[in-house]
Amino acid sequence: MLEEILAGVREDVAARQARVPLEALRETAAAAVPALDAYAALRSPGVGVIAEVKRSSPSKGQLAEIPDPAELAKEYADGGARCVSVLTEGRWFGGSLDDLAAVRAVVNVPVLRKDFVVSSYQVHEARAYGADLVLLIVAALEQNTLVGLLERVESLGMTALVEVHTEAEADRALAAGAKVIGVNARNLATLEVDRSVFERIAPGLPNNVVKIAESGVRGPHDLIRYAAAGADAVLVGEGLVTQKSPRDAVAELVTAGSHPATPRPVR
Ligand SMILES: O=C(O)c1ccccc1NCC(=O)[C@H](O)[C@H](O)COP(=O)(O)O
Repeated sequence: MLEEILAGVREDVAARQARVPLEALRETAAAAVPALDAYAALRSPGVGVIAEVKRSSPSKGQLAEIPDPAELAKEYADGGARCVSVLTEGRWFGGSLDDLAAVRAVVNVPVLRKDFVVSSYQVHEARAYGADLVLLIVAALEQNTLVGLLERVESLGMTALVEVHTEAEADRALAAGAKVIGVNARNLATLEVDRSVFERIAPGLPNNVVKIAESGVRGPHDLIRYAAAGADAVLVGEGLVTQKSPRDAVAELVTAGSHPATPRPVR
């Protein structure tokens, strides 16, 4: 599945780059409002919620129409989301860079560009469209490319969220210098979700690394389970966009994340 997504992404990036050359994009990125400190936001007390704007997915098809991503992002922020994640991949997830810009314009919390980043062009795009955080998926990148992209993200003042699914990928993320690591419960090859993957990998990560539990959060019980394994934050898509009130759904998770009985991350 991942290979199929990446093939489409490469085609789409090449088409965008043919329309807007890197030099022009660099200038737009340099003129953007500076990125917010997502690392600091993600390390604030309690287990945070990264709320995702997710229209559809390869595993579930269409999840929600989301005609106005800015309106949804405002609901997320009102509900107490620590960050907003915007899926910008178009073919499988129905997202776009316009969604990212629309969300950036209305929220004051850090915004994540969630995509399949394979080239530094996409990192400049992320900054030009207002992202503070950029997802880098270890399984999609050779080590040299991962290191180069991580450096590029940081050189533009943003934070890299480096995604892993195995211990070996976690070792590669650490070797690359990742300060924020997301453990995705979803295997991007098979699409199977296994929450125990976070419980296996997260305890082996150093205390100064921010640990994000990605995928499979359907309610407070899942957040509490991830918290017990050391999560600083959870990244939630389907469990929010399919709710009648995404604001209330975020607020319920935020309440669970700040409850005194919920385990705290070790720092
Ligand atoms: O969601 C998918 O089906 C998917 C398939 C292939 C690659 C990535 C995919 N999802 C991206 C994500 O990691 C999730 O959107 C994110 O972690 C939120 O997951 P969930 O709360 O389970 O919607």
